Parts: sequence; structure tokens; C-alpha cells
Amino acid sequence: MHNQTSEQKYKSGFVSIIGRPNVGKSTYINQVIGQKIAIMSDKPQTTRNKVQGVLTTNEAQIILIDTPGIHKPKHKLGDFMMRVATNTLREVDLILFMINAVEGYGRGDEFIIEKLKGVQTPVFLVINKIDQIHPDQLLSIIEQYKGLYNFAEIVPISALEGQNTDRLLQQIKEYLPEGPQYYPADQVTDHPERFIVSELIREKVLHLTREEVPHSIAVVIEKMQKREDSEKIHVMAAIIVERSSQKGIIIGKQGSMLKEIGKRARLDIENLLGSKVYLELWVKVQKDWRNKVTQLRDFGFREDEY
Ligand SMILES: Nc1nc2c(ncn2[C@@H]2O[C@H](COP(=O)(O)OP(=O)(O)OP(=O)(O)O)[C@@H](O)[C@H]2O)c(=O)[nH]1
Repeated sequence: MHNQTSEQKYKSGFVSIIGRPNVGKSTYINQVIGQKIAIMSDKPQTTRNKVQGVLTTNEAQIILIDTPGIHKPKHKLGDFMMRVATNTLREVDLILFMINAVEGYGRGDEFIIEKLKGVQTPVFLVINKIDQIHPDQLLSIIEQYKGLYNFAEIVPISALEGQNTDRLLQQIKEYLPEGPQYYPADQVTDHPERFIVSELIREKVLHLTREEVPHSIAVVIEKMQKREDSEKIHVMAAIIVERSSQKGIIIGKQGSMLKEIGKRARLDIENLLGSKVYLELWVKVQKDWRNKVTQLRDFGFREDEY
């Protein structure tokens, strides 16, 4: 076939976002996609799974993968997350290594850069939260990081305020290979709704209980279906904790905390599903689940599912 058209070919690809906890990865994905997909919290390491956001335009489709924070594993769950993250880096078309402009270079960054040296994929250095620093500081950050790794591009942004995020998108497109539209244009994530629903509930628990409940909690959706007798979707979810003291905190005085968690989560879930929701929550104690890989699988942290 002699198809001598001057039209640009469609581009598409997978872009992995890595960085220390709390640098703003979820905020960036939400900023790009414009919907609350990745959950956000002030506490580090709220992202456990890869949450994909899909951005489709007339010229390209960018599939963003929020990779769980790469860090030195302390227990089985950390080890498992690290493996998932490292595998991801080899498979994607582009890696965004995000740093927080306000925090100095640390051992966490050093660890990530060591990991990056083992992959062929091009890497952008994305300096986030530039709304919080003086431009002069930016120059010295750029100088410092330039010497550490051969970054394909260095892009300063503010994910929160949207500064320079358009330019970053443009540069991402330039690095993507020609490819098909993997997802329909109106699809913003390929995660099952159940997963997003469980993350919305987990987010409320973490926000409302502040430092009192650790990140090791999990939320398992046991049932999610439309009730025959009403328009509502019935969601049943268990919040899994490691100690009964944590159970007490989550339930609160006369159930007040659990009630508040449920109320806030329900509103978000209704928004997500576009339907009224009947949400039933309970708290379950399961000791030391983080170290039990078999239980991780039960809770849905399955490598082959990503
Ligand atoms: N000032 C400012 N704050 C930001 C910016 N981007 C993110 N934040 C804040 O930084 C905090 C952490 O953001 P997240 O998006 O949850 O960070 P994350 O990298 O996904 O965190 P993990 O899930 O722990 O890996 C939140 O309080 C955000 O509001 C930014 O550009 N400027």
C-alpha cells in the first residue's frame, strides 16, 4: 500500500509515575484526568495499587500508572509492592520520576535512582510543588539532579495549581510510540469500580482517624449490587485492622466514627457510580495480615492483576 499521507500517526503508551511517598503523584494523575481516581491523603503511602488514569485526545492516548511508592521494604507487603513497581518500570514506555521541590535529595531518591539505572525506559524528572519555592531554588535543584542521572527531560510543575502541566503532557506525547487507542475515549480508568470504592472508604478512614490508625488497614468490598426493591446500589465492605484497639478507634464512641466514615464514603461512591448507595460497613480484626502473602492475595493485592 502506498499510503503517502502527511497526517501524524496516532500515539499511545503507558507512563509510570514513581517517587517518594507524598510527592504528589496522585494529585498529578487527578489533575490530568480531572476526576478523583487516585486517592489523596496527607499521609504518605496511601497508594497501594497501580491506579491507571487514561487521557485520550485526537492525537494520543496516555495511560498513567500510579506506581506504589518505591522504598526499602520493611515487611512482606513492602517487598511485594517493590516487586510490582520494579516490574512495571521495565514494561512502560516512559517513566516520570517525581520529586518534591520543597524536600531535599534524600536516601529515598537515591534508592529510586539506583533502580532506574537498571531499566532502559526514558525517564523524565518532574519537579513538583514549585508553587512552594523561589525560582532560584529551582535552578539549584535542576543542577543537582542533572548530575545524578541522564534524564530525558526535566520538567518543573505544580500538580496542585496546574502550573506547566500542559507542557509536561506535550512532552510526554512526544516520547510515546505510535500505537492504537487501547481504551475507549470515554474511559478514564481500567480499574474495577470495586477497587475504587474500597480506596474511597480507606481514604476516609485515614483522613478521619489521622495518625491513630496505620496504613496497614485494608478495605474489602464483599458485595456491590443493585437492590431489586430499590434504585440503590448496596455496598457491603469490611475494614480490616490488625489490633482490636484500632477497631475501637474506627468504630468510635457509640459508633460515631464509623458513621462519619460511612457518610463521607457514601457521598463519594454515589458520585462515582452516579446512583444512590446503601453502604454497610464493619470492622474486622485480623492479626499481622501484612506478613501473610496468602492473605494479601485474598485482599486483592495480586501481582498478575495489575
Ligand atoms: N503545594 C502543593 N502541594 C501539592 C502539590 N501536589 C501535591 N500536593 C500535596 O501533597 C500531598 C500529597 O499528595 P499525593 O498526591 O497524595 O502524593 P502521592 O505522591 O500520591 O503520595 P503516595 O500515595 O503516598 O505515594 C497532598 O496534601 C497534596 O495536596 C503541589 O503541586 N503543590
